[in-house]
Amino acid sequence: MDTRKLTKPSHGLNGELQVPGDKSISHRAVMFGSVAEGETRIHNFLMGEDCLSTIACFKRLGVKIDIQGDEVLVEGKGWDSLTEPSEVLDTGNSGTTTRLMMGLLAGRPFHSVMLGDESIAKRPMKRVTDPLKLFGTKIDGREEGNFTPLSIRGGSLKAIRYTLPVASAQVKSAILLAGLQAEGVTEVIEPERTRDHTEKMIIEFGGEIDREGDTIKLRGGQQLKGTSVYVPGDISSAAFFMTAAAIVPGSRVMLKNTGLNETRTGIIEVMQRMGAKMDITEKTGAGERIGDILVEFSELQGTEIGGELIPALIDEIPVIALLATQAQGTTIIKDAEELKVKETNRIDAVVNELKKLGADIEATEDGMIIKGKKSLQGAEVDSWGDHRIGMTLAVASLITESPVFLGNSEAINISYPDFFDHLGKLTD
Ligand SMILES: O=C(O)C1=C[C@@H](OP(=O)(O)O)[C@@H](O)[C@H](O)C1
Ligand SMILES: C=C(OP(=O)(O)O)C(=O)O
Repeated sequence: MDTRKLTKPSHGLNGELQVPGDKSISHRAVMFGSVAEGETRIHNFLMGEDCLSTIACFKRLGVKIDIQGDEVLVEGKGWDSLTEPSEVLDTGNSGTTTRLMMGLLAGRPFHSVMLGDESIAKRPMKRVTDPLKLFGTKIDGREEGNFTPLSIRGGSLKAIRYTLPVASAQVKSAILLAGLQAEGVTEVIEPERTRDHTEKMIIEFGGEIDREGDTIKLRGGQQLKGTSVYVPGDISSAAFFMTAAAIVPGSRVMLKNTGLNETRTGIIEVMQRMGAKMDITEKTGAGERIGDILVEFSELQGTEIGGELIPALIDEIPVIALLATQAQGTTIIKDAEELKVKETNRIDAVVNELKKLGADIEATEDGMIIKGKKSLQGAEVDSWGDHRIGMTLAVASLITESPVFLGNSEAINISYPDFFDHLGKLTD
């Protein structure tokens, strides 16, 4: 357990930075590469602990995967690349690894057991086990399939038509990964749009998938082909430096080659609405949208965030709460009850820790209410073992008069092992 002393820099943040590869895309590239035919080379892969858990699980399933610098080489041999593991699959702290792998293993004709850390053990899995049972797979876990350890005996699947009861890309992706192996056409109805990296990657790997309105259709029995994947910078990681630049006087930061997939850019919309000085330059290329984001220190106004925007910024809400402490007026975040089932209860974690720094912030049933602008002061705070809470508090320390002591700061390695080095480059 590491406690870090964090002090305010003497001037604003300045310079250019390329944040590490997108976590959602890195996970998916390993998964699709593992079940495709032929070699997949992944460029700018995120070497964070969550994505390394995904690699370790697929190695345990018999796939040859090599890490070469910031590239990963996956030697897929089609769906049969995966073989019955003799050991438990350890999904660490990663919800994405656990839930997407459940969908993949649902169609494989063998038995496997999945177990993660203490945080994963508290996260709901019934949202995935329920639809997978409808496909005809045998899947179970603690409390009627709701919690790890999970046991799966995959089988011959029959396509399903399913309306997502929660706006979750992980649930949608698990269903699509099972659907690829099922007999017939699987349909997923998505009432609220969630990140679509799985759909995009199915196409990149030579598969077919259609979308009509809110319905996604996918034919089973498709064979995918290995390919080369370039992973854009993670906008969810960039969000910490976007916020830092907007709240630390004198800052001007350019975040190069960041993913701009429109199912992920809710933070840009919110920051622009709050009055942040920003400039986005999109680049052309294949696959995912990508570009440079320039952010400067700005006077900010409070805003209301809810409804269909929530899935497009769900992981950025902790740092948006910090941003709101530096905006004039009231910011209301609602419709975000999903925050309660992330690595921690992120409503409780953000409200408790930012209060210690002097923020005017209150929890509500489905979000929080923040009143600004408030000057923050140093205190002893804790990440709660949650990477996004840890980075939010580290960004807060850039504007506190006295030092912040951040407990459990190592949680940041889950998604951004170079976070403090990168912060140092912009503040030196
Ligand atoms: O599909 C993904 O890669 C993710 C989806 C989101 O979770 P939910 O699907 O639970 O909303 C997000 O919070 C998570 O960090 C990554
Ligand atoms: C919720 C997150 O990830 P996961 O669900 O994969 O643990 C996150 O990275 O904020």
